[in-house]
Amino acid sequence: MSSEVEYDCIVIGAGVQGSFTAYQLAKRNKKTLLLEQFVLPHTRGSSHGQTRIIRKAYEQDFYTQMMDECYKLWSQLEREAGVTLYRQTGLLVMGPEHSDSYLLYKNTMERNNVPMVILTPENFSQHIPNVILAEGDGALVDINAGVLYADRALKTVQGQFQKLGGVIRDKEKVTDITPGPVVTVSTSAGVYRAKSLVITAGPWANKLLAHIGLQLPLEVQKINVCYWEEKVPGTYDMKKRFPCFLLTEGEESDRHIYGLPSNEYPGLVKICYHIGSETDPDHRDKQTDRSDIGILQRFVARCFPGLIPEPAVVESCMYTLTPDSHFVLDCHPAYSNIVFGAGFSGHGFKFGPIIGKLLCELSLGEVPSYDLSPFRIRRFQGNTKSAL
Ligand SMILES: Cc1cc2nc3c(=O)[nH]c(=O)nc-3n(C[C@H](O)[C@H](O)[C@H](O)COP(=O)(O)OP(=O)(O)OC[C@H]3O[C@@H](n4cnc5c(N)ncnc54)[C@H](O)[C@@H]3O)c2cc1C
Ligand SMILES: O=C(O)[C@@H]1CCCC=N1
Repeated sequence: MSSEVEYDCIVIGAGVQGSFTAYQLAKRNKKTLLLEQFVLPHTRGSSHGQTRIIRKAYEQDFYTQMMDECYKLWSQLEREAGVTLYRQTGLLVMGPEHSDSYLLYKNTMERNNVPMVILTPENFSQHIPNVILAEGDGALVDINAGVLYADRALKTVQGQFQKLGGVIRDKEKVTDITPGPVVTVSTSAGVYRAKSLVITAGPWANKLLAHIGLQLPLEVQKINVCYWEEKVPGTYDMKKRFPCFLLTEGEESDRHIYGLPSNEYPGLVKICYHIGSETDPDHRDKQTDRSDIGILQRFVARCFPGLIPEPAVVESCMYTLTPDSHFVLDCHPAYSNIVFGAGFSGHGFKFGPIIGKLLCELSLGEVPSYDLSPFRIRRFQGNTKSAL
């Protein structure tokens, strides 16, 4: 089917970033088309699943500062749609007390007045029962952190976009892009034109960018999403405000671990390893590496005595990593009306509302609300391949 309608903007990819971008454009009265290769909702990308962590605890000021407005945008969406998307649980940050990473978290939070509580080894178990703090580790709690209901959030933002007149076409894979003052996008089912284009294709970013002569230094990894059974149901429950947690970065392999309280599967706590195995997003299930699970089992046995150290459920999700783990938010170097958001490096969900706002601003040729220098492609220097 070929369409004669010319859109103000076409957004490719209805994950969290594309859906929020489309919603922001529609809020600005822009005639917007959101294209998605799979039937919605789907579980083949990076935005599916019931829960994600939201937090201000970061090593870098720029993320902590963006989260100020982001919390407000999440609650604005909750009010607009009349749904609950966020639940406060707090986030427990644990790491060697004198390590660079732990101190970066602590200092960034202090500098930015993020409400927090510092726990001592003496009072730790009083506040966080059933968790063993490792010898030499410091612990702090980002009080306002919590859980986002991810699947519900995606459905909500897509629904609000449609209420504003936005068009979603799922089961339409983009097969070609022709740049120009009016961009032409071909899909498995039609041809569409728009004044600007936003590419938010998650793990498929480089496959899409190849059509416009650009390749970014991105690595796609499959993550084993592991759930662990409570020995006594309710021990680590969200309803009891058991917090999300993360271990700060470090050299040791057993540090890249984070978790969320039991909620979506009653009696099961989600604890994952933040490093996966390289994969092709079209063949995700061929990647069967489970070496991370051994690391998680040892961690669970050591630090979570109330869990059975054997995963009860293992699901799959994908990360798209940049070399520095910072996002990519930029315009095409040769076509300023083509904008992309990519490389969310396993921590982009919470930023969805602000990413949507920034990509919307870039696609309208406006000065972005935040300094985008940490996210521009020029930081990769020789790493960006351009066929232009
Ligand atoms: C296990 C796991 C845990 C995570 N935990 C957290 C967390 O606690 N907190 C947090 O903030 N973040 C977290 N993240 C990261 C966060 O979920 C991602 O950063 C975010 O979902 C990325 O969204 P996206 O829109 O870029 O990608 P996606 O969700 O993958 O969306 C891209 C979309 O583009 C579509 N697409 C691709 N190619 C085409 C094409 N040719 N035509 C049409 N459509 C196309 C895809 O089908 C897909 O729907 C986690 C991620 C994982 C995997
Ligand atoms: O983004 C997040 O908060 C989580 C936890 C740390 C690792 C990745 N995702």
